[in-house]
Amino acid sequence: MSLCCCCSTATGRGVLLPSLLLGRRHWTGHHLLNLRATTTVVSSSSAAATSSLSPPQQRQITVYVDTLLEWNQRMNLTAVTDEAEVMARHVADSLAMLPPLERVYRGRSTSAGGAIDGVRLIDVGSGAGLPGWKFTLLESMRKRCTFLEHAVEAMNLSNVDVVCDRAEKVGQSLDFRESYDIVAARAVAELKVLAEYCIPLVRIGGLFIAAKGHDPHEEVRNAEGAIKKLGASMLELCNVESMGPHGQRTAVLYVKERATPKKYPRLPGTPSKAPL
Ligand SMILES: C[S@@+](CC[C@H](N)C(=O)[O-])C[C@H]1O[C@@H](n2cnc3c(N)ncnc32)[C@H](O)[C@@H]1O
Repeated sequence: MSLCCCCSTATGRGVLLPSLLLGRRHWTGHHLLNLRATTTVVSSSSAAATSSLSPPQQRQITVYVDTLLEWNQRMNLTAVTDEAEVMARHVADSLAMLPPLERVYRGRSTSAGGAIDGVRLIDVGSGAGLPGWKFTLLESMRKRCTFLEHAVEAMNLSNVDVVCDRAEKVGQSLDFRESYDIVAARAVAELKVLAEYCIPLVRIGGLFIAAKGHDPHEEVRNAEGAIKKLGASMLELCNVESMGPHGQRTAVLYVKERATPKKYPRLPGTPSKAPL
């Protein structure tokens, strides 16, 4: 296990915004590395987190946050009800995970000199769409899927699918199993449970990234057995500086080395009741 301390999302550095907010068909080096904002359309308290984004991307964030807050009055999507707090707690936290993911994915990708165009990513337990990285949003609650579908349409995104189902079921479907380059999840379950939701979906050689808090070391240790059984191994624990109120967060990155045994994921509910 190595610890990386070079993944700060300092203002002015290029970042990849979650695809739900971006509406891009593919990630490209240009858009990953050369995004620079010239105007500020988000509230000043959140400006730092999004200052490296283009004006259209910032507008998409605004649409997303407006839609989230409006729908949140009718359904329980997030406990956060203030625009500046949504930006700080959710958007900034999600953005913070992107530099290490980009760096590690590029470093491991051998095709096209590390190009990540057309990469397939699934976000497990999308909730209200955070972090919403490319391109399949998997969420088990119908009402949250209805919100996600609406937000995707409101933001005019053509590259995001919403799948309303449980990860345990999707992980056993041939349409999804071992077919994603990257599987991402934030605030869904403890790591050893999350691993059973996510690793079956990763193609061999692909990545699993879990967005965790400032000190996930014990959780990471407790998940070691599960990770091995599922066919993956740890790549990095990467500290990231979020501009949200919690400050430093951790991106936990794994690579899938072998096919996941067919018995995983187990039936819906079993991973959380009897973690590996
Ligand atoms: C606390 S929310 C986090 C949402 C979002 N990722 C975020 O960071 O704000 C966790 C979401 O995961 C979903 N979820 C939990 N277990 C799941 C499973 N087994 N399959 C699919 N979605 C699941 C829940 O319905 C919930 O919307």
